[in-house]
Amino acid sequence: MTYDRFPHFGVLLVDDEPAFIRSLSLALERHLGVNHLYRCTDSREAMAMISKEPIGLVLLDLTMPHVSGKSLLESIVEEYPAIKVIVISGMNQLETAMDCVRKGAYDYFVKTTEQSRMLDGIRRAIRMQEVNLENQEMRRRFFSDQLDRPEVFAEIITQDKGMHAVFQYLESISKSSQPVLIGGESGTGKEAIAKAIHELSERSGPLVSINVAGLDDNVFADSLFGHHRGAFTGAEKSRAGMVEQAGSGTLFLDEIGDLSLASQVKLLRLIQEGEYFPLGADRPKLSRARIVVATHQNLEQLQYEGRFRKDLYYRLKTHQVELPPLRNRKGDIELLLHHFLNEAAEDLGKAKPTFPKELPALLANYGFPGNIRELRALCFEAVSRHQSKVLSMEVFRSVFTQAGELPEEAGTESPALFEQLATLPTIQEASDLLVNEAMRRAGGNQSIASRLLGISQPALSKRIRKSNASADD
Ligand SMILES: Nc1ncnc2c1ncn2[C@@H]1O[C@H](COP(=O)(O)OP(=O)(O)OP(=O)(O)O)[C@@H](O)[C@H]1O
Repeated sequence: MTYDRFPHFGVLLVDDEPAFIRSLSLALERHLGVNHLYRCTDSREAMAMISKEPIGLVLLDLTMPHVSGKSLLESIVEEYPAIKVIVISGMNQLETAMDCVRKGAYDYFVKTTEQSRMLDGIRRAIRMQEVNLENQEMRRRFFSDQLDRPEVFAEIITQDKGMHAVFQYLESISKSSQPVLIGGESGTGKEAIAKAIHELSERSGPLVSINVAGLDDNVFADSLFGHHRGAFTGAEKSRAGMVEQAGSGTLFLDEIGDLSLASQVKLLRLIQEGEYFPLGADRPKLSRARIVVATHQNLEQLQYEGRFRKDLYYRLKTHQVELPPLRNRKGDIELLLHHFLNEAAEDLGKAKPTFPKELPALLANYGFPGNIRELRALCFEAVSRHQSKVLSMEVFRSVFTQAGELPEEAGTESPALFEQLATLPTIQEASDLLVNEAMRRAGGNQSIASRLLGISQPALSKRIRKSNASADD
């Protein structure tokens, strides 16, 4: 099965004039990249074709021998309400058009309409239909917990519900031609998700990636769109850009929040029209690549500040996922520890070390600003330094210190801790509060709580006993 067909549902052209079907097919192919076409010149066969083929959109003539367009329209709307129908007729009568729309047609064009207007309408209908089918797919998946293609996500280690929901969503939009925006802090796995999106799409072209941060507009245009010979001084040969290299595959633009405003205009055109101009070209080229972008920045905020185009932002966020930071998926820490220690041991040719059982809980108290990349780096560093069977804790020590000083979500200076309090707690009360909080974070494990507090386990135990005794008095 090939997925290089666009759109992923079929477009059926029904008209008794073969010449009109030929010229419309050509325009659809050339200007919209539509190549998933079915043609029918005998209206008696149209319903049978619809029942056999995966049709999502019908472009329908009205005046035809045998079965009229109006009666076909009625049958399609009744039997296949999910299919969109655009009537393309020779009749330039408002009343006929109104009647078709009342009967359920999505749009109506007169054959003499300017071609670009008709193509814009067809493009709109394709987009709408894509969104409708994706919504249906999402509803279907909502009630199932299963992934259709778990192997695609095999390298993304997680048991987090939020990540699982992201995977399900990505499966439901896998065949869409619309862009995907991946958000999330640095190191949360955005690039790994872009690879999964590409794999899920089953497109035959490659995944071509570029980091657009810091590219000036000329370099951006040249990298993406390529140039013709002689387009600028030094352009001795024509060179294909990344859009062309991606072919029917995926173009992944990382750090999209850093794209200059001038380049944003060019990207918008590429997404909206599916067209681009190589430097020095006087005719646009058609792009078939799906666009996936990622950023650790808040695009909505950038858009308010005038640093990101609103129209581009809205086009990009047609499909959007936000990867949770590691501190919000603490259940993954132990899994990732095992995974990265294995990977590091294999890479460095060492035996996989075991780690103290309290290590995951201790790490769970750290904010991980560098997210999974940071945890991975810590594991590699620890394995490269370790000698004996049990992993050396030396590498993690700085993290524990910070975890103690900067409990998650914090980052506040100590005075802010007390700002809300009209009267300060006594030393004893503050100590009890700290002990309780440390025990809560350590899941009741005194040995972990004592490390969080920077005291020995017997000392903590003594404090707990003392606190309990005074509470009993
Ligand atoms: N869930 C995961 N399981 C295993 N490895 C992961 C996971 N998430 C991320 N990684 C690894 O962590 C590292 C960072 O991931 P990645 O480059 O995808 O992050 P990113 O969000 O794109 O970061 P940046 O915003 O800095 O580009 C990579 O080595 C990646 O393979």
